[in-house]
Amino acid sequence: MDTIFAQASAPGKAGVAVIRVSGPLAFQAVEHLAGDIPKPRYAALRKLKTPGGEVIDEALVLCFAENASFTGERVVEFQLHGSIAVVASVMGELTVLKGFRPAEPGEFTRRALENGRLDLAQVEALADLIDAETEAQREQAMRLFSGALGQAVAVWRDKLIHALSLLEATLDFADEEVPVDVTPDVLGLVTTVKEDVERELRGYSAAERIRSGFEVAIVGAPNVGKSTLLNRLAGRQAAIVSAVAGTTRDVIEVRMDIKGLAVTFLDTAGLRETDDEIEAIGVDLARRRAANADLRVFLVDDSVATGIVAQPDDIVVRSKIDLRGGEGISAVTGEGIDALLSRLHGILVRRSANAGLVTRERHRAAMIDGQQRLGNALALLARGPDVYDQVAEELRLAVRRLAHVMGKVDVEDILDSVFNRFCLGK
Ligand SMILES: Nc1nc2c(c(=O)[nH]1)N(C=O)[C@@H](CNc1ccc(C(=O)N[C@@H](CCC(=O)O)C(=O)O)cc1)CN2
Ligand SMILES: Nc1nc2c(ncn2[C@@H]2O[C@H](COP(=O)(O)OP(=O)(O)OP(=O)(O)O)[C@@H](O)[C@H]2O)c(=O)[nH]1
Ligand SMILES: [Mg+2]
Repeated sequence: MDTIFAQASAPGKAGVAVIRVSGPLAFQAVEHLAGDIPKPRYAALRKLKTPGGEVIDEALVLCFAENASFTGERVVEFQLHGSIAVVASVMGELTVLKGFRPAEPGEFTRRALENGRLDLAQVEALADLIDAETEAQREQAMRLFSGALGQAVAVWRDKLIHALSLLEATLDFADEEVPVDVTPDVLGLVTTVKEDVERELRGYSAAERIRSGFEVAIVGAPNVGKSTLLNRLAGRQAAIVSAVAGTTRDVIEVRMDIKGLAVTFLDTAGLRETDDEIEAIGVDLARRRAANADLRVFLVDDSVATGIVAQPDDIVVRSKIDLRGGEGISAVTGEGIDALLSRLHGILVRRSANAGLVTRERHRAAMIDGQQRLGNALALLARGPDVYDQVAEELRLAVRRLAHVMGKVDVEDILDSVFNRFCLGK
């Protein structure tokens, strides 16, 4: 196993830069550069020197013992002055050490996974946490990082293994008198798990929206002020505004944090019938993107937009109220914009409400598979003890598919606990 190293902090100039080293030889790095190995988990101030005795930097050094670190290996951190030259010099010293090499992207976390310190869902959650830009994304990632999905899967697994053990007992007694009918207990266990899995699956689309952001399309007739509204929301000139109808042709996207939710606003071409070939392409694109968005804000003045149907929750709002008075917004004065955002936020929060633990297509695919196996098991169970062996097989497959969510594919491990749990002395 190589000892790996990388800059853990963002590249470039900074207050402090962190270089992390992990692997069996990690402590050699600190001995080589700092002259001794400070006590693990205590920050120590050290002068880091080249083999020739030249001082590279005065740094804080932090050592972690094997089995008591993020990766599970020996880890050393050098907390340096955040200078490009200092970082380059320390990296250079590490590169020449035998048994050391630069880490691949994600390799520290990969070692944490391989050493059983994180499961696959936690690794994904960690990636989401690092990508999180809004409060809802951070909360969702932290919930998963705490291992909540793994715990849920473990509970399901235990129940299914319990159901399996009941079936196995009956199968093992096949030639003798079966003491009790296990069908009601098995039915209860499998039904509970199936319902739990289904509930988690229902939260997928909300969780995925929180993770990738909601899309909100601004639509309406030409010249109603869509681009002006987008620029107002973005706080910058993201789109061209002009008094000429038909200015916007491409879809302009602006990503924003709306009170903790990630939202991408789409400014679109004004909807109308047109002979202008390029504008027509823009109108077509606008219709398609608007139809696929999570929500549409219809801006209306006196003109009527053609060709797009409002869906439930869509917002219709009057524009240019500085000219026309009444309810609505003015993208020029800013009136009504906060109210519009609050309304939008309320709708998206409601749609986020049932977000659960299933945040990725990978989880979803494994769980749908597992849930189908459970459905098969229930259908077979209704046919009685003659097909208990087939019920058991479906349950085993369900357990295996659910375990995939955590990145565990070891079937032996599952079968072992099936057989250990229910010892019949046979
Ligand atoms: N400087 C620094 N800050 C950091 C990290 C890091 O690696 N270095 N982290 C990472 O990227 C996160 C913290 N995560 C960590 C997770 C586990 C252990 C660790 O040593 N675990 C041991 C001991 C646990 C204990 O004493 O309570 C263990 O789990 O056995 C350290 C950091 C965020 N901040
Ligand atoms: N007084 C006033 N003028 C506005 C307002 N919003 C937009 N306008 C003006 O209306 C004209 C059209 O604005 P745009 O934002 O380009 O309209 P659009 O809906 O994007 O138009 P297309 O891209 O052609 O579909 C410009 O002259 C804007 O300055 C508003 O709230 N008040
Ligand atoms: Mg426009």
